Amino acid sequence: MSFFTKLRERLTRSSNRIGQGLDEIVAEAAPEAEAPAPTPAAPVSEPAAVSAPSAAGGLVGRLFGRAPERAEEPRRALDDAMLEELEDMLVQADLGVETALRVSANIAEGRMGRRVSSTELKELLAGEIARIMTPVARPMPLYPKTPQVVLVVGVNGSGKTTTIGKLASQFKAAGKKVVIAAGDTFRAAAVEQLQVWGKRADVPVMVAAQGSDPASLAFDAMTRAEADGADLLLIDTAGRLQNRQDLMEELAKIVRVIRKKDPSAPHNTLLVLDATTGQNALSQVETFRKLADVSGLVMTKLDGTARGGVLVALADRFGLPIHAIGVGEQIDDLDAFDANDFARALVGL
Ligand SMILES: Nc1nc2c(ncn2[C@@H]2O[C@H](COP(=O)(O)OP(=O)(O)OP(=O)(O)O)[C@@H](O)[C@H]2O)c(=O)[nH]1
Repeated sequence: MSFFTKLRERLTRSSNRIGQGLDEIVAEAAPEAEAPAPTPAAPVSEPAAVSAPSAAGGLVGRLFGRAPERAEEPRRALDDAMLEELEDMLVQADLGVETALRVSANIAEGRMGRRVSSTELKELLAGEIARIMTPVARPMPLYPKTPQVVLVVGVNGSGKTTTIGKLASQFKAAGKKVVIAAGDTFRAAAVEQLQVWGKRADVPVMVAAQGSDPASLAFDAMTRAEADGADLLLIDTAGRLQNRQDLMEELAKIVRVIRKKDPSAPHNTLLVLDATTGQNALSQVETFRKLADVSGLVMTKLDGTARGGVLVALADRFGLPIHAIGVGEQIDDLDAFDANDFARALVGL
């Protein structure tokens, strides 16, 4: 199954909200607007089949080579009321107020009074979303310098461990030599989970005694990655936001220590965000940008939520590269982010 097919299938909770939302907005006023002008009674002598509207796709339609009969899509004239409904629906779909307003205004520009169908609206919306997201759709850059150090940050439960596991196995499959460091040394469960992923991906996982210093583990992992001639070192980190000062110091110390070995490290700092948190993802970006030098985003759990629109808000607000998205728990449920595919899947096209 292509990732786009998977994306479209798994994004249905979000795309239902948006796609059905558009259908409903158009349908709401459509019957009235669509009501045909009263047809004058046909003279009895005239052959009824020709003047009856249903004949167009029937015998006459076939005779004149028209397309097979297909119900005409409902349309609604774009007015202020409809625009407001569109804005509300996009806010509900987690695009955030600012983005929802701008996207709606762009769709309406030059189209007020025009009668639009839901499919046209979906195409227009997908176009607007793709326009916002194209500049940020960038795969994680790979550098010639090895080991390339990738620090992975994010709140607990956002999907860091799973993302590291998926990335490790995908890079491994692409011929890269990978080492993982289980830097959240406080959480035994997180370490165990990384070990499971490491086994699955056949990638070594460096661990340390519970509660030991993550920076010292990072240093050892760096030494191991260098000795092994690894291409990539993926470092998991703690995500306890309850004590930001501690977390900031912990992350800063990890960075300081690995810079002793390579002043240009870390080469990437990936922030992993959980789509099910909706608008909360925006404040997580703000927080983690203060804690670490975030270079790119990965959004997980787009499969389990109707709040996938938040990725549009993130792209619009921060302009940070979106490297990958997760749509499930399996190894191949993570893929590079493609703006057009995402936009079309999100609106249900
Ligand atoms: N449905 C779905 N579940 C996911 C996805 N990514 C991760 N998960 C699940 O989310 C849960 C949390 O993921 P973890 O990778 O453990 O998250 P973490 O940030 O490492 O969290 P801690 O281990 O608590 O620090 C796990 O049950 C994962 O299987 C995804 O894209 N889709």
